[in-house]
Amino acid sequence: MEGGGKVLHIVMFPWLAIGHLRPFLRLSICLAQKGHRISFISTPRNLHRAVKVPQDLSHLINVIAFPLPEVEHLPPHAESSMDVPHVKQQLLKVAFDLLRPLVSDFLDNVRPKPDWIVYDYASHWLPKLAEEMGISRAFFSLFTAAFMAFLGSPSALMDQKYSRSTAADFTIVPEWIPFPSDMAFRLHEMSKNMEKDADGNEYDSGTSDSIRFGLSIDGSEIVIFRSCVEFEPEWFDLVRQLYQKPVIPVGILPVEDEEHDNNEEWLKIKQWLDAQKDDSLVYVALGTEAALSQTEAQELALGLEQCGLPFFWVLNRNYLPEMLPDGFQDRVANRGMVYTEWAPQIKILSHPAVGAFLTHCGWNSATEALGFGRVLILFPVMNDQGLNARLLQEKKVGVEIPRNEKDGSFTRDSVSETVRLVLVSEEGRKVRENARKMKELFGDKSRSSSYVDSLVQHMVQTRTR
Ligand SMILES: C[C@@H]1O[C@H](OP(=O)(O)OP(=O)(O)OC[C@H]2O[C@@H](n3ccc(=O)[nH]c3=O)[C@H](O)[C@@H]2O)[C@H](O)[C@H](O)[C@H]1O
Repeated sequence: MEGGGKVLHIVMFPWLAIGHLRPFLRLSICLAQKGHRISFISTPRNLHRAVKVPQDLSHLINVIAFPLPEVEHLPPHAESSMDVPHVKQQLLKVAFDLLRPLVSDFLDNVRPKPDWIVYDYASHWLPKLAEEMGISRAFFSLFTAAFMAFLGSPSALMDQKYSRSTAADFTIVPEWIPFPSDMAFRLHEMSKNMEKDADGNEYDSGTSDSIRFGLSIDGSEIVIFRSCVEFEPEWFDLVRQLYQKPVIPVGILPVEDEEHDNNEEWLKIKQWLDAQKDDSLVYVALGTEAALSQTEAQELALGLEQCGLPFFWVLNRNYLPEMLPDGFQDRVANRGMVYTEWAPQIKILSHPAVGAFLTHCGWNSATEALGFGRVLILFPVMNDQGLNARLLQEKKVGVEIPRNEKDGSFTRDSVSETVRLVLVSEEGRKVRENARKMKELFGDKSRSSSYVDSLVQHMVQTRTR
């Protein structure tokens, strides 16, 4: 038992996105493996599709299902960002806030009494609630220290003086970054985050994201980061100054990917991958929230065709057959696979045929790829992805596909040239070598375990003071 024998009861309360549920589950598994008890709260469908508790830990990890209240304009049964178009994801936050009485009641009555609650950026109301009940609070940032440093201190996030209201505001490197940096969004990356629907509706989440981030950080006793200090030391130094409280990295939390272990889907994919040469293939996937327009999907397809290299493309978010150019799949049949179901991503990234990963730069995907030393072709779409791309390019483990600053448009030529540069060209050798080296950092399970040990030590010390 790490932490000197005390068994902690830790409540985990992630935001309603698959890209959040997964790292919260990975941290829960790591903590349970060290003997601590977990109560994992989410909605029924999210628990069913994204929270698989390992059999040998089911006595320590208890899942709590709270149905999501109905909210006007939110499609029925929507429970995660992958269930709704980007513009309606703000409505999920309105529904999420309505979970407050259920969460409060649970924290008040569950036994043994929780020692800690680990929460996400969207539940800005939680830290105050937990403090009143004498429960310790940890904000779990699934984002990089670079992204969180860009957002700024809690006071900057909550102070009108610093508020960023237009997309252009987000293209400026903040004054509190003390060293030379290009850490800022491109205009098109922010326009995606602020898009309106066909009728020009911009749905309101009730409370802005900057207030949610500000209150969540401010109300915490510690901030946990799903990142490695060794990867972004300058950004960890900066967030420590900005937050003036303990900032504890837990690394990337690599756990065995049990999904698809032997099911026939994976075996079919594996058979196709086995037929490719080692390091010859570009794996293309854009996470669970980013959706391409038909024009974008066609241009990306023609770029993959033009580059002449083998590829495995996961196109499962809002996929429609007409998103692909006429005759495309016949023309690339001998070297290209378009996969439209939920893909066993970690298994695919672990396969020796994969040489590079064309990614939207979602932090789970980026770190999973670096855990296998895969070089990155950076293709950010929304959320924090633009800043993840800046960081990954600055650390020379990937190269960004050139896009029009304003509207984000790109060409099949820019896709083809960047894929070839990163995967096969002499010029791309250094970036391939850098990415390969990251395997020691992002894929090192013992390093991750020692990160979690220091988190546990801190959590136990706080509760036994
Ligand atoms: C923190 C935040 O989570 C969000 O997640 P999103 O789903 O977009 O992408 P990932 O973070 O890669 O997360 C996606 C996760 O789903 C897995 N997966 C996805 C599709 C599939 O077919 N099969 C899979 O196994 C993948 O392996 C990864 O673990 C936002 O983007 C944000 O930018 C990111 O930083």
